[in-house]
Amino acid sequence: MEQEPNNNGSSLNLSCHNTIVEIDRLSFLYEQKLVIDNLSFQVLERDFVGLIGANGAGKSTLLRLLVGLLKPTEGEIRLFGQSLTAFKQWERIGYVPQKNSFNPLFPATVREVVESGLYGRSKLYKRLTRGDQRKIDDAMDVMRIADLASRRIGQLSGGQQQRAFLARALVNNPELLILDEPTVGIDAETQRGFFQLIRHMHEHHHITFLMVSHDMDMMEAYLGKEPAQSCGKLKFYVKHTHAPEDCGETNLTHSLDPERPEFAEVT
Ligand SMILES: Nc1ncnc2c1ncn2[C@@H]1O[C@H](COP(=O)(O)OP(=O)(O)OP(=O)(O)O)[C@@H](O)[C@H]1O
Repeated sequence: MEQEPNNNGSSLNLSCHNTIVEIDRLSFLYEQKLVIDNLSFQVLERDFVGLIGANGAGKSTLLRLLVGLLKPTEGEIRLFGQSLTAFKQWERIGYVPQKNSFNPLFPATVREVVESGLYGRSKLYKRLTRGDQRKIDDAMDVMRIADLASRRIGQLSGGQQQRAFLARALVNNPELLILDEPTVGIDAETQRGFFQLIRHMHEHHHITFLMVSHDMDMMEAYLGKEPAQSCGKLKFYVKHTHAPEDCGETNLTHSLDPERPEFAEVT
């Protein structure tokens, strides 16, 4: 499939920022069904990429390919400069999949769900250090779920569960957050607060975002009306945080510490 020309240079790294995700001539078939067709795309450090497309366009499939849950039929994916097949630094990436509905009898508490984000893919449960406890507290504070810490995850509302899964994705202080429709099931007011928060995390911290959303209003307001690139029914809206001429800037922080003064602005 022919790709539309890129009008903002996102497939050409003209910036001093590193390429965090590199998708090179990627195709994917589910059995005989072609879902991703010859996609090439790059996400640079500190980009905010909004991925839009009709139901069934392949958005979730693309995210699942990026986090190694599916294998490309053709083409290559590189994360932080490393081929996905060799990539092991999963703590650098926070991923929140689309559906996280829990059986109400599932025994884990909110705190345990957030804590499980620390183990990455090792599945090795380790003794938590004080630093680990602090990371868990910070992630729960940021998502405003500290008061739910000892509740069973399966007994929370959909929106509360979603916030717990976001806290789980944040617990390692990731450089890249991959979110698949993170505000589904969240009420309008909490949604606005959430967008404010991720916008703040994007603008004031080093976090790079790749987010699927059907919320065109939010996407257009933050990322502009024109997609940077299209491939089939997938449309990529991109906001670069800094212009290449600002590359000398070094005063950004990469911390989710909610006690930092800038977090006070996010209500
Ligand atoms: N496990 C699967 N086996 C076979 N086909 C699948 C599987 N998962 C998804 N598909 C198909 O692949 C296509 C892309 O699905 P995907 O979930 O990536 O779409 P999407 O863009 O995320 O859609 P939505 O906006 O509805 O979440 C759809 O036609 C879907 O039916």
